[in-house]
Amino acid sequence: MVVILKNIGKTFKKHRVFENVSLEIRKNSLITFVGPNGVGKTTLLKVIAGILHKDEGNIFFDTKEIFSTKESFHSLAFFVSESTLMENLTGREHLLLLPKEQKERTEKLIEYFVAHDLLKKKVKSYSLGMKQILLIILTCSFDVPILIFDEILNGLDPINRRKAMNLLLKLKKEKIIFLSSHQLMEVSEVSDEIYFLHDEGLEKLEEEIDSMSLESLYLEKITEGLDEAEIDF
Ligand SMILES: Nc1ncnc2c1ncn2[C@@H]1O[C@H](COP(=O)(O)OP(=O)(O)OP(=O)(O)O)[C@@H](O)[C@H]1O
Repeated sequence: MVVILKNIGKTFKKHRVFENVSLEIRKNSLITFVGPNGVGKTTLLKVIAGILHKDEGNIFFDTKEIFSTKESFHSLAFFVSESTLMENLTGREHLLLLPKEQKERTEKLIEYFVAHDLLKKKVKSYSLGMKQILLIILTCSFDVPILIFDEILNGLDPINRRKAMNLLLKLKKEKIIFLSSHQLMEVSEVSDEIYFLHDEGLEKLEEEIDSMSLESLYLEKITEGLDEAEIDF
Protein backbone atom coordinates (compact mmCIF):
# COMPACT_ATOMS: atom_id res chain seq x y z
CA MET A 1 0.00 0.00 0.00
CA VAL A 2 1.41 3.36 -1.02
CA VAL A 3 0.24 6.96 -1.35
CA ILE A 4 2.16 9.12 -3.83
CA LEU A 5 1.85 12.89 -4.03
CA LYS A 6 3.35 14.26 -7.23
CA ASN A 7 3.98 17.99 -7.60
CA ILE A 8 0.82 19.08 -5.84
CA GLY A 9 0.05 22.79 -6.00
CA LYS A 10 -2.80 24.85 -4.54
CA THR A 11 -3.84 28.45 -5.14
CA PHE A 12 -6.77 30.36 -3.64
CA LYS A 13 -7.66 33.02 -6.22
CA LYS A 14 -4.29 34.76 -6.60
CA HIS A 15 -2.79 33.43 -3.37
CA ARG A 16 -0.34 30.63 -4.07
CA VAL A 17 -0.41 28.52 -0.89
CA PHE A 18 2.14 25.86 -1.92
CA GLU A 19 3.57 24.15 -4.97
CA ASN A 20 5.72 21.12 -5.82
CA VAL A 21 4.56 19.03 -2.90
CA SER A 22 5.85 15.53 -3.60
CA LEU A 23 5.93 12.56 -1.26
CA GLU A 24 5.77 8.77 -1.26
CA ILE A 25 4.37 7.05 1.82
CA ARG A 26 4.02 3.34 2.48
CA LYS A 27 1.87 1.32 4.88
CA ASN A 28 2.75 1.50 8.57
CA SER A 29 3.80 5.15 8.38
CA LEU A 30 2.79 8.18 10.36
CA ILE A 31 3.69 11.38 8.53
CA THR A 32 3.40 14.81 10.17
CA PHE A 33 3.30 18.22 8.53
CA VAL A 34 4.52 21.12 10.65
CA GLY A 35 4.93 24.82 9.87
CA PRO A 36 3.78 28.26 10.95
CA ASN A 37 0.15 29.39 11.16
CA GLY A 38 -1.35 29.91 7.74
CA VAL A 39 1.38 28.10 5.78
CA GLY A 40 -1.06 25.60 4.29
CA LYS A 41 -1.06 22.41 6.41
CA THR A 42 -4.85 22.15 6.61
CA THR A 43 -5.14 23.00 2.93
CA LEU A 44 -2.68 20.23 2.04
CA LEU A 45 -4.54 17.68 4.18
CA LYS A 46 -7.85 18.72 2.61
CA VAL A 47 -6.35 18.33 -0.86
CA ILE A 48 -5.11 14.82 0.03
CA ALA A 49 -8.57 14.02 1.42
CA GLY A 50 -10.26 15.28 -1.75
CA ILE A 51 -12.19 17.97 0.16
CA LEU A 52 -10.38 20.70 -1.82
CA HIS A 53 -9.39 20.51 -5.48
CA LYS A 54 -5.70 20.61 -6.26
CA ASP A 55 -4.63 22.97 -9.03
CA GLU A 56 -1.67 20.86 -10.10
CA GLY A 57 -0.22 17.44 -9.66
CA ASN A 58 -1.50 13.96 -8.99
CA ILE A 59 -2.27 11.83 -5.97
CA PHE A 60 -2.04 8.06 -6.34
CA PHE A 61 -3.29 5.40 -3.98
CA ASP A 62 -1.42 2.27 -5.01
CA THR A 63 -1.43 2.34 -8.79
CA LYS A 64 -4.59 4.39 -9.34
CA GLU A 65 -5.22 8.10 -9.08
CA ILE A 66 -7.01 8.64 -5.79
CA PHE A 67 -10.78 9.20 -6.08
CA SER A 68 -10.75 7.88 -9.64
CA THR A 69 -12.48 4.73 -8.39
CA LYS A 70 -15.43 4.13 -6.07
CA GLU A 71 -13.24 2.07 -3.71
CA SER A 72 -10.78 4.88 -3.19
CA PHE A 73 -13.57 7.05 -1.77
CA HIS A 74 -13.93 4.43 0.94
CA SER A 75 -10.20 4.18 1.60
CA LEU A 76 -9.87 7.36 3.58
CA ALA A 77 -11.21 9.02 6.74
CA PHE A 78 -10.56 12.67 7.53
CA PHE A 79 -10.66 14.17 11.02
CA VAL A 80 -12.75 17.23 10.26
CA SER A 81 -12.97 20.34 12.36
CA GLU A 82 -15.38 20.74 15.26
CA SER A 83 -17.56 23.02 13.16
CA THR A 84 -18.94 19.94 11.40
CA LEU A 85 -20.51 18.57 14.59
CA MET A 86 -24.23 19.15 15.05
CA GLU A 87 -24.88 21.29 18.11
CA ASN A 88 -28.31 19.85 18.92
CA LEU A 89 -27.32 16.19 18.74
CA THR A 90 -25.67 14.25 21.55
CA GLY A 91 -22.35 12.50 20.97
CA ARG A 92 -24.20 9.17 20.96
CA GLU A 93 -26.59 10.45 18.27
CA HIS A 94 -23.58 11.34 16.11
CA LEU A 95 -22.25 7.80 16.51
CA LEU A 96 -25.63 6.35 15.48
CA LEU A 97 -25.08 7.95 12.07
CA LEU A 98 -22.10 5.64 11.44
CA PRO A 99 -22.54 2.39 9.47
CA LYS A 100 -23.65 -0.50 11.71
CA GLU A 101 -20.60 -2.64 10.95
CA GLN A 102 -18.42 -0.11 12.78
CA LYS A 103 -20.26 -0.55 16.08
CA GLU A 104 -17.75 -2.87 17.76
CA ARG A 105 -14.85 -0.60 16.88
CA THR A 106 -16.77 2.47 18.07
CA GLU A 107 -17.59 0.85 21.43
CA LYS A 108 -13.90 0.01 21.98
CA LEU A 109 -12.99 3.64 21.32
CA ILE A 110 -15.67 4.84 23.77
CA GLU A 111 -14.19 2.53 26.45
CA TYR A 112 -10.66 3.70 25.66
CA PHE A 113 -11.52 7.39 26.11
CA VAL A 114 -13.97 6.66 28.98
CA ALA A 115 -16.46 8.70 26.98
CA HIS A 116 -19.79 7.19 28.10
CA ASP A 117 -20.95 10.25 30.05
CA LEU A 118 -19.67 12.68 27.44
CA LEU A 119 -21.75 10.95 24.76
CA LYS A 120 -25.00 11.51 26.67
CA LYS A 121 -24.66 15.30 26.38
CA LYS A 122 -25.57 17.55 23.47
CA VAL A 123 -22.61 18.88 21.51
CA LYS A 124 -23.60 22.47 22.28
CA SER A 125 -22.57 21.85 25.89
CA TYR A 126 -19.15 20.38 24.94
CA SER A 127 -15.77 21.93 25.69
CA LEU A 128 -13.15 22.00 22.90
CA GLY A 129 -11.46 18.87 24.27
CA MET A 130 -14.79 17.00 24.47
CA LYS A 131 -15.49 17.83 20.82
CA GLN A 132 -12.03 16.59 19.88
CA ILE A 133 -12.63 13.27 21.66
CA LEU A 134 -15.94 12.81 19.84
CA LEU A 135 -14.24 13.59 16.52
CA ILE A 136 -11.42 11.13 17.25
CA ILE A 137 -13.96 8.40 18.04
CA LEU A 138 -15.92 9.20 14.87
CA THR A 139 -12.84 9.19 12.63
CA CYS A 140 -11.12 6.15 14.13
CA SER A 141 -14.35 4.14 13.89
CA PHE A 142 -13.64 3.85 10.16
CA ASP A 143 -11.30 0.94 9.56
CA VAL A 144 -9.84 2.43 6.38
CA PRO A 145 -6.27 2.33 5.01
CA ILE A 146 -5.67 6.11 5.11
CA LEU A 147 -6.42 8.31 8.13
CA ILE A 148 -5.92 12.08 8.07
CA PHE A 149 -5.94 14.22 11.21
CA ASP A 150 -5.70 18.00 11.27
CA GLU A 151 -4.58 19.18 14.71
CA ILE A 152 -5.86 16.11 16.52
CA LEU A 153 -4.19 17.19 19.79
CA ASN A 154 -5.82 20.62 20.04
CA GLY A 155 -7.61 21.15 23.32
CA LEU A 156 -6.80 17.71 24.76
CA ASP A 157 -5.49 17.40 28.31
CA PRO A 158 -2.15 15.57 28.82
CA ILE A 159 -3.80 12.19 29.50
CA ASN A 160 -6.04 12.36 26.44
CA ARG A 161 -3.12 13.63 24.32
CA ARG A 162 -1.12 10.58 25.37
CA LYS A 163 -4.11 8.31 24.68
CA ALA A 164 -4.61 9.87 21.24
CA MET A 165 -0.95 9.39 20.32
CA ASN A 166 -0.91 5.79 21.56
CA LEU A 167 -4.05 5.14 19.55
CA LEU A 168 -2.41 6.50 16.39
CA LEU A 169 0.65 4.33 16.98
CA LYS A 170 -1.58 1.29 17.27
CA LEU A 171 -3.71 2.20 14.26
CA LYS A 172 -0.84 2.97 11.93
CA LYS A 173 0.35 -0.66 11.76
CA GLU A 174 -1.98 -1.42 8.88
CA LYS A 175 -2.45 2.12 7.67
CA ILE A 176 -0.97 5.35 6.40
CA ILE A 177 -1.62 8.25 8.76
CA PHE A 178 -1.19 11.95 7.99
CA LEU A 179 -1.12 14.53 10.78
CA SER A 180 -0.66 18.24 11.06
CA SER A 181 0.37 19.63 14.39
CA HIS A 182 2.01 22.42 16.35
CA GLN A 183 2.71 20.04 19.26
CA LEU A 184 6.32 19.32 18.33
CA MET A 185 7.11 17.29 21.43
CA GLU A 186 4.34 14.76 20.94
CA VAL A 187 4.68 14.41 17.19
CA SER A 188 8.44 13.84 17.40
CA GLU A 189 7.69 10.78 19.54
CA VAL A 190 5.27 9.14 17.15
CA SER A 191 6.05 10.31 13.63
CA ASP A 192 8.04 8.23 11.18
CA GLU A 193 8.70 11.31 9.08
CA ILE A 194 8.17 15.01 9.77
CA TYR A 195 7.93 17.58 6.98
CA PHE A 196 8.17 21.34 7.25
CA LEU A 197 5.75 22.92 4.78
CA HIS A 198 6.92 25.95 2.75
CA ASP A 199 5.27 27.80 -0.09
CA GLU A 200 7.79 26.02 -2.33
CA GLY A 201 7.10 22.51 -1.12
CA LEU A 202 7.98 20.13 1.67
CA GLU A 203 11.29 19.88 3.51
CA LYS A 204 11.95 16.66 5.33
CA LEU A 205 13.27 17.13 8.84
CA GLU A 206 15.86 14.71 10.18
CA GLU A 207 14.92 11.10 10.88
CA GLU A 208 14.60 9.90 14.48
CA ILE A 209 14.60 13.42 15.78
CA ASP A 210 14.00 14.11 19.49
CA SER A 211 11.64 16.84 20.60
CA MET A 212 14.36 19.36 21.58
CA SER A 213 16.15 19.05 18.24
CA LEU A 214 12.88 19.25 16.38
CA GLU A 215 12.04 22.49 18.16
CA SER A 216 15.48 23.97 17.36
CA LEU A 217 15.22 22.93 13.72
CA TYR A 218 11.72 24.37 13.51
CA LEU A 219 12.81 27.65 15.10
CA GLU A 220 15.78 27.94 12.71
CA LYS A 221 13.29 28.01 9.88
CA ILE A 222 11.12 30.75 11.31
CA THR A 223 13.65 33.03 13.03
CA GLU A 224 12.45 35.97 10.94
CA GLY A 225 9.13 35.80 12.75
CA LEU A 226 10.86 35.55 16.11
CA ASP A 227 13.14 38.56 15.52
CA GLU A 228 10.07 40.70 15.10
CA ALA A 229 8.39 39.27 18.18
CA GLU A 230 8.84 42.20 20.54
CA ILE A 231 6.15 44.21 22.22
CA ASP A 232 6.54 47.63 23.73
CA PHE A 233 3.73 48.32 26.18
N1 LIG B 1 -11.17 28.57 1.56
C1 LIG B 1 -10.15 29.43 1.49
N2 LIG B 1 -10.20 30.50 0.69
C2 LIG B 1 -9.16 31.36 0.59
N3 LIG B 1 -8.01 31.23 1.28
C3 LIG B 1 -7.91 30.18 2.11
C4 LIG B 1 -8.96 29.22 2.27
N4 LIG B 1 -8.56 28.29 3.15
C5 LIG B 1 -7.33 28.64 3.56
N5 LIG B 1 -6.93 29.78 2.92
C6 LIG B 1 -5.63 30.44 3.06
O1 LIG B 1 -4.62 29.49 2.77
C7 LIG B 1 -3.52 29.67 3.64
C8 LIG B 1 -3.24 28.36 4.35
O2 LIG B 1 -4.26 28.11 5.31
P1 LIG B 1 -4.28 26.77 6.17
O3 LIG B 1 -5.50 26.79 7.00
O4 LIG B 1 -4.07 25.63 5.28
O5 LIG B 1 -2.98 26.98 7.07
P2 LIG B 1 -2.42 26.10 8.28
O6 LIG B 1 -0.97 25.85 7.99
O7 LIG B 1 -3.27 24.92 8.49
O8 LIG B 1 -2.56 27.12 9.48
P3 LIG B 1 -2.75 26.89 11.07
O9 LIG B 1 -1.47 26.34 11.59
O10 LIG B 1 -3.00 28.28 11.57
O11 LIG B 1 -3.93 26.00 11.27
C9 LIG B 1 -3.86 30.83 4.57
O12 LIG B 1 -3.27 32.00 4.05
C10 LIG B 1 -5.37 30.92 4.48
O13 LIG B 1 -5.81 32.24 4.65
